[in-house]
Amino acid sequence: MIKEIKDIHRNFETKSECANRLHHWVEKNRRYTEEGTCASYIPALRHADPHQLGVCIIGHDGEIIKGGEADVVFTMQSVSKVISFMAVCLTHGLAYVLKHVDVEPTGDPYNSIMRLELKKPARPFNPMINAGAITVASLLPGVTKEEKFAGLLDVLEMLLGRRPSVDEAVFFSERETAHYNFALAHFLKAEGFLKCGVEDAIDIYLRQCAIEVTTEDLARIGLVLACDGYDPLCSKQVLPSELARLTKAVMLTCGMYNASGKFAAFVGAPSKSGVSGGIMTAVPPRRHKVTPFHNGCGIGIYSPAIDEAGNSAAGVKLLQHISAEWELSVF
Ligand SMILES: NC(=O)CC[C@H](N)C(=O)O
Repeated sequence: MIKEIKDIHRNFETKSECANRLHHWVEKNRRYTEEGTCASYIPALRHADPHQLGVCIIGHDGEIIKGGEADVVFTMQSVSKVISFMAVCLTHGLAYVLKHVDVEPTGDPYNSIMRLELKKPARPFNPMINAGAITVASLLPGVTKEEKFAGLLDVLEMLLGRRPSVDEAVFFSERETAHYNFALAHFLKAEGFLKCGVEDAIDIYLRQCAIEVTTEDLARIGLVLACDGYDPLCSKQVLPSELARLTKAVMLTCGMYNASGKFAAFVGAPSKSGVSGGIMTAVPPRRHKVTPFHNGCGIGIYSPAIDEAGNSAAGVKLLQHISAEWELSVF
């Protein structure tokens, strides 16, 4: 009986009720910001406000709700790996890309070099870890680093309807301290996986990490992926559906690094995080459920205090909460 009443209630949850609930959940989960710290190895990220937590959800019909500090501008960091992966697949086709990077989870930290040496050939395990993303950056269309970066921005522009800017301060600040990334790039170059010079590959990769977005931008991209490459907001298929589906599989298995298993178990939606505290989530439609956003939605999260795996501490908790309440898990 109680369940039935709950179900009826859900069916009639209005947009403002959803927004109120979201606001409440943000405030409830804000305490988890205490369980993380802002990434300090990129000096410019150290100055973020660790107590911030913002979320934006965009549904299939374009309904949009926000909670907390949803309009803060932050850098994409590793969320950009999803875009560069799709850009190289669009350019070269999947078969060629798979020769350079696999789609297998590692269970290792995102910047680990270990497996490149353990397995021959040293093909990076997936495009969501740094080794894979640096390789992917080198595969972007064009010859010069400027052309390659423009190739990535083209895809982002197609998804967002605008060409995003780069936070030059974050880019230069990370470049100063990018020793692990340079080490990875040199190793990959020696093994024949980089399709451009080491300096250029790092330049492109770090520049893509410094692209500026808001939670709304991440929610928009998440929504397109949720709809298998169809953008319901402009009624257009912007990505091939096979590519969108494959990308979601890679996000689900590798997108939260060595916390991807737990994330799949407790949130259950394809997502990609970045060390600036962003998370982009694609929630596919539910066939037999009438819950808010049962037609699918994109979710963008921002909360800069990150946990040991490099994922937004409160962001993961908030997603877990939303997923449980509105049954967003794909499983
Ligand atoms: N997990 C991340 O967001 C890592 C991105 C960061 N720019 C790095 O390469 O270290």
